[in-house]
Amino acid sequence: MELHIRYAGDDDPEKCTARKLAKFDRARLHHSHSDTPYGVVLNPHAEQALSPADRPTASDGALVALDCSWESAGEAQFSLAGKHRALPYLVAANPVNFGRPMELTTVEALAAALAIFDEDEQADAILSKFTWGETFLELNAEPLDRYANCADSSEIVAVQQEYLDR
Ligand SMILES: C[S@@+](CC[C@H](N)C(=O)[O-])C[C@H]1O[C@@H](n2cnc3c(N)ncnc32)[C@H](O)[C@@H]1O
Repeated sequence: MELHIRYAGDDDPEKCTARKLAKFDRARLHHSHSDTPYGVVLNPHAEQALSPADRPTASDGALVALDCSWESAGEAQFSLAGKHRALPYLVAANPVNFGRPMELTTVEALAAALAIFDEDEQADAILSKFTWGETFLELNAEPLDRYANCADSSEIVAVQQEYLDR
């Protein structure tokens, strides 16, 4: 699946997961909203949760993330063309936000979406570039497997509620 990242460039370049993905040719960076292709946009402010039903097809685009600092990741920043979706409950494995729910790095967010779309090989491949990448899949193995077996967003929200209630 094609991975595209709108790259704002306002975060620490040393820790930026988007730059590393681009360096290894795993994703394409775009320096403006207008250059970023239409797609399924991973947006934590979106009203609808991502589900397997959102899987992009060859004709309706790519998987898109916005790489910016969390300080600047307000709703207005996400004015990208596409279907906006929030990821359901998952926890971060990166050293900055380890164990915290929902605030994932760009590579974690893309890998989670790929796993929900049953693209496990590609999810493994992009995370393999990070020392903590495998830990992300281990920490979230059960929810990712359950989300991948949901039919639509309402089923995802029901499964997510079980984790939120714990
Ligand atoms: C705010 S940036 C931070 C990136 C960080 N600087 C890095 O190096 O990876 C993370 C991006 O991943 C996606 N993302 C993270 N958590 C998400 C969530 N819970 N739902 C949807 N998208 C999410 C969004 O595209 C978000 O803008």
